This record gives sequence, structure tokens and C-alpha cells, in this order.
Amino acid sequence: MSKGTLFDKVWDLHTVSTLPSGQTQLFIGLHLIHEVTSPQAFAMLKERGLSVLFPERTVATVDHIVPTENQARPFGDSLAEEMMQALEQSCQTHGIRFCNIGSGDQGIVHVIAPEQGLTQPGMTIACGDSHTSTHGAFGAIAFGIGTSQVRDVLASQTLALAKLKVRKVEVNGTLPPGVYAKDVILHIIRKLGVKGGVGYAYEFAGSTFAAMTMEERMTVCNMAIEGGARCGYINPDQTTFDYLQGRDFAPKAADWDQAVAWWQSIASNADAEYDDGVVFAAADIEPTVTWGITPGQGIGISEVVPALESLAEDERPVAEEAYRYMALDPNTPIQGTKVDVCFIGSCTNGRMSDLREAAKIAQGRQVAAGIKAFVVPGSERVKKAAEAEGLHEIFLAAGFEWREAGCSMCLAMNPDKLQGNQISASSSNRNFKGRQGSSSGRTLLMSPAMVAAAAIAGAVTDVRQLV
Ligand SMILES: CC(C)[C@H](C(=O)O)[C@@H](O)C(=O)O
Ligand code: SF4
Repeated sequence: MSKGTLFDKVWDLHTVSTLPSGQTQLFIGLHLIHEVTSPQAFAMLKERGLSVLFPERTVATVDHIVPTENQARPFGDSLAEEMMQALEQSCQTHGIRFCNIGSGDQGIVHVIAPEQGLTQPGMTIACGDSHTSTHGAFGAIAFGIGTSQVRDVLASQTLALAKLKVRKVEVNGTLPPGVYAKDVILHIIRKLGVKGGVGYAYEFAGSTFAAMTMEERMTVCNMAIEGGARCGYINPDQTTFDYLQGRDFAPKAADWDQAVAWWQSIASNADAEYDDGVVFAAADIEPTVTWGITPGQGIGISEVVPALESLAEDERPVAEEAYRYMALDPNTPIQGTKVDVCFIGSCTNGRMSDLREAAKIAQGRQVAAGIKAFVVPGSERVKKAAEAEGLHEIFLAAGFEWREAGCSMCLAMNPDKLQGNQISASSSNRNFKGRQGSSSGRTLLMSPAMVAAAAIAGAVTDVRQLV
């Protein structure tokens, strides 16, 4: 087992007891909830006559079902309206802060907690959502949980968990222009596999991550789960502290210095021992695009869809399934693949810097004829900040639609859906079959700048020609 890592330190500090099962009873510092995975948990609580133990440690938002065009209540979709009402009611009953639509604080759960300064180094954070790994960017141990565990956290602020092993995933070097954090994580998942991280926490280390902004680090940690790692993290440093200082829920005055000292102390020791380690070079990473039906089926923009023979034996069945579903042929270039829809948003890439990079590509150019391109800010705050900077005007002038904040076509639990077998270029994190709202819809994952480039060209294109 690893020793002296941030993961070990934070885990040990939050251990309440060792259960007879051998599992750890772990204290959860921050519990984030949304409308999809909480209603049943609240219902289970009610059945047992239990209350929420620490309502002040729970924060709620609504994101998945939010319409990004017409937000008038009741929502057009009665199921969405029902989920919304259930969450509003539960928050009211239990005294939980709810970042509701129009509050100025609403947005995707993994966007709002960091931007409000709720996510801090050394915390344990849980949410009924797999992409909770995002918060690890701050040096928190953050992971997704199921509905019955949401119930457990509501009732006890603790969880019964088995400790993970720690793999150090090192990337060194400077990213070339046109290569982004998204490409780094798609590259890592491609190399280590979508199941490669099962049983592990990924510690992302090395000069490439050290040079990244917090938003870039969030993009990386967000997709740790797509590589099978339940959580991913980056040791807190000056970049982390600078991001946090002055945010609503960040420590203030004398508490700040004390907090920084503590945050520094929980970073992995120089001589920490890991269960495993891998090293990659930033120079080897190209703008990366998925061609298949798992986030691990990615290739560099200059590569061809891999031939079956070039793949490991255990990757072949899903590759064959992917050729059929995606209607893409092995040995053909991914560049030039025609797209129908271009989606910029999600908890992976719906933050300010993502919109800025996409806007740089869109500026002074036009979305190709017949392409539906739209931008969905990750939160109301992101939307407001982007508008203050005039980004919406750049997008609108280029022919993109500019929407309200939410998960939108990342998962299409709202009205934003692909039709038939449309292909989308998407800045989100999952390209599973049917993921974007049509059972035959197809998804190509890439960075937001690459999505903008695809919108302009009407096909998958190398953003490096446009930067
Ligand atoms: C709805 C929710 C449970 C789900 C998740 O856990 O990740 C969703 O956010 C997703 O991205 O598929
Ligand atoms: S944006 Fe997508 S990945 Fe993120 S929480 Fe929403 S549905 Fe899940």
C-alpha cells in the first residue's frame, strides 16, 4: 500500500473507525447533491425517520435536467419538473442550501463547488455523480457514490469504503499550441485503458500538470473516472491557493494562512511510496479525438482509425462493435469525418478558459452550413463572466447558439438531443452508445477548441491549423 501520499494522509485524517468488514468509516467533509441521484436517497431517509445530520455540509444544485432554452416553470418535461420539485422540497425540509436556477449560483455540480470556493485541498468530497473526481484538482479526495451511499452521507456524514491503491501518473514537458488538458487526459486513458485505473486513485504529477491552471487540472481530474480511477488528484500548490483566495467559501483573514499551511502539509511527500507509476511526455500528445464508443478509443488527429490487428486481443471485440456503431472504417483518417452537431460545454470543458479557447477559434469565422453548433456555459457564473467579456457575441456572430447553464447534451437528460445517427463533436467526457439523446447518435470527444474548429470546417479538423 502507498505511503506518504496525499491520498493516504487525507484518508487517515478522515478515518472515523475501521469497520468489522475491514472497510474504513470515512468522514465526508463536503456532500454535493443534484436532482438525479438524491430524490430516492431522501425518500429512504424519510422511510427510516432519519434527518440530515449536517445540512451545512451539503450543497445542492440542479444541472442534468435543466432546459437551456426555455426555463419557464413548470418545465415542458413533466419528469424533469417532478425531479426539480422533489429537490426543492427536500432542500427546504432539511435546511440545505440550494443553488437554484436564477440564483446566480446554479450550474453543473462540478463547476459550481470549485468556483464558489467550496472545494478545498485536503477535503473528502462525495456526490452521487461519477465525475466528482473533478474536485481532486484541488488536492481533495473526491469520488462519486451511488444513491444508497447518498442516503448514508445524508444520515451520518460518513461512508463505508475500502481504501484505494495509488498510481502516480506523471506527464512532463510543455504542451504544444493547440494541445490542451483534454488531450492529455484522453491520451492517458487511451494508454492505460478505461479499466486501467480500477482499484486506484490517480495522482497526476509532473511538470505538465504543475504548469496547468486550476481549470485545466479540473478537466484532467474530471475524466480520471473514465480511466477507471474512482478519484484523481493533483497536489495543491501556489496555483491552487491563488485560485481559492477570495472565493465565497474560502477561509478568510487569519484562517487563510493557517489553511494554506495545512494544505501544504497534506501534499504527497517527496519520498512517498506509490503502488504503481507511469510516465508520459507532453511532446508525444497531439490534439486527440475519440473514434469509438469508449473514452479510451482515442487517436491523435493525424492518425487513422486503428486496424483490428494493431489492437490488443482484449480490445478487439469493443473495437469491432465501435466500427459498426460509428460507421467508421479502420485505417481511415479521423480528420475530415463529417459532423452534424458541435457541443461546447459540460463539467469537463464548460468553464471560462474553455469558452475563451473555443471563442479564439470561432472569432471572425463562420459555422459551416448545415451544422448545429451551440455553447452551454457550465454555470450561471461562467455565463455571466463570459458575457462580461463579450464571448457570447463572438459565438453568436460565428453562428453558434448561446444557451443557459446545465449539463445539456453531455447526457441529454434535457431537451438538447441528437437526432437519429447524427455525429457530434463534443467537449464532454463520454461517447457511450446513445449517450447524447438518440439511441443511434454518435459522439466524437475532443477539446473545446477542436469542437469549435469542427464547427467551422463542418468536419473533424486539426485545430493547430487555426491557432
Ligand atoms: C446522472 C449521473 C448519475 C451521471 C453520473 O454519475 O455520472 C451523469 O452525471 C453522467 O455523466 O453520466
Ligand atoms: S456535465 Fe455530463 S458528465 Fe458532467 S455531471 Fe453533467 S451529465 Fe455528468
